Amino acid sequence: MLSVAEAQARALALAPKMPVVELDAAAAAGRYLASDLHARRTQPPADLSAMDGYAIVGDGPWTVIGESRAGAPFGSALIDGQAVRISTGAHMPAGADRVLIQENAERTGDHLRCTEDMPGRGKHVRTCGFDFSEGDLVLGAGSRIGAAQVALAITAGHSTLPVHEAPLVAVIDSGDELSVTPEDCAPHQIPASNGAMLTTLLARMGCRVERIGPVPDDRQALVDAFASAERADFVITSGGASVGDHDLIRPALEEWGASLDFWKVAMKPGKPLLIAQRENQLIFGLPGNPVSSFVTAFLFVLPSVRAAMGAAETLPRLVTLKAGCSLPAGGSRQEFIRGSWDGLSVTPADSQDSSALAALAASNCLIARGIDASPISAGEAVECYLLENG
Ligand SMILES: Nc1nc2c(c(=O)[nH]1)N[C@H]1C(S)=C(S)[C@@H](COP(=O)(O)OP(=O)(O)OC[C@H]3O[C@@H](n4cnc5c(N)ncnc54)[C@H](O)[C@@H]3O)O[C@H]1N2
Ligand code: MOO
Repeated sequence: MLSVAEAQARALALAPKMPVVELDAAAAAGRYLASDLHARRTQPPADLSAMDGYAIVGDGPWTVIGESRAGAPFGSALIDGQAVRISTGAHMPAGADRVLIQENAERTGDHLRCTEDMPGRGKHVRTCGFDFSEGDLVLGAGSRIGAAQVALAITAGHSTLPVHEAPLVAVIDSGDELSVTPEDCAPHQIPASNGAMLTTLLARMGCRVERIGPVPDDRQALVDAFASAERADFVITSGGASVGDHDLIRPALEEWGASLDFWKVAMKPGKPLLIAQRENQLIFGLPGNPVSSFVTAFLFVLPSVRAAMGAAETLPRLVTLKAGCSLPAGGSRQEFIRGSWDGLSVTPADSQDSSALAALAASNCLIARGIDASPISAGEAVECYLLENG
């Protein structure tokens, strides 16, 4: 059985590489930069006022000889004893090196004096290029593009950004017991929830998702389902990954022409996870239990999708939190305990069954417990993954 780290390394190494496209900066939000981004301009492009008031030269009093507004700079240089009215973001006129804010000024006609302590040299002035200068590296390849990065790229002179295309992901529900209509679910059935759950996780990352199934527990039906996913970059199944007589994912994958990379990981939940490949397609066979599907998607599928999209940081980040209660020793598989973090400490959910959806939905983190980890007492540190869960 592979360790979680070994299986993650395989999931990242086998991720298909998506082609690069150029998107409008705002449309690139949620993607990852395909190459380093350098500034095409300097910001600020000149010394600017940071406040509304007066650009001044000398110790005062001053004569106000004009105005510098954002978008309409004052044209000439000031000499000692002169001031111009200035607004936030306006160019500092030549000769002026500080701003007297209007709250500290008294103006009578063109006559201006300071009513408080004099501003020091450079006060309330944003110097040319303090944010970045033309040619500076502003965002590295693999950076995630969010709202702040969109604004930075545009300010650096880029209306479009090179990003990797979002993968097409085929999500296949499989199992004879699955019903597509939750309102009309016979006693021998359960609603097919995994496909919708996985689609939610993938769509949040910008993937295009194609839903297939539910496919019955029939080898040929599964092979046909795989064949219909021929165009997908990733194929994700849930269910039928284990050892039962009706767990047909592995044989169906082989018949379709995919080759198994690994099956089974030393983790709980999620042990029967498998990965296979067919040409450039990467296939994840997730265990059917809903919590196992969620945890393996979080730890393997989403990182692999990030790798395909060119992310510099692919694996979820571990954070150290304080345990709200004692935790027993770890077992022979790495364990991912569903828990709640209230801002002070983290507490495991009551049910750790791998089908317990109510406990999963009430959780906002996974407590990661290593193989044979020592028991810990309340108040001690535990490593956790924070979940964007709801
Ligand atoms: N003898 C053994 N039995 C099992 C083992 C084992 O090692 N030896 N492993 C167990 C573990 S761990 C897991 S996890 C499950 C995984 O089994 P499968 O991946 O084969 O999943 P299924 O048997 O098809 O289904 C399990 C469970 O999940 C429900 N399910 C399946 N698909 C969906 C879906 N799309 N939406 C909602 N729920 C779904 C299904 O109805 C079952 O209740 O195997 C253990 N058994
Ligand atoms: O490992 Mo299974 O995923 O416990 O339910």
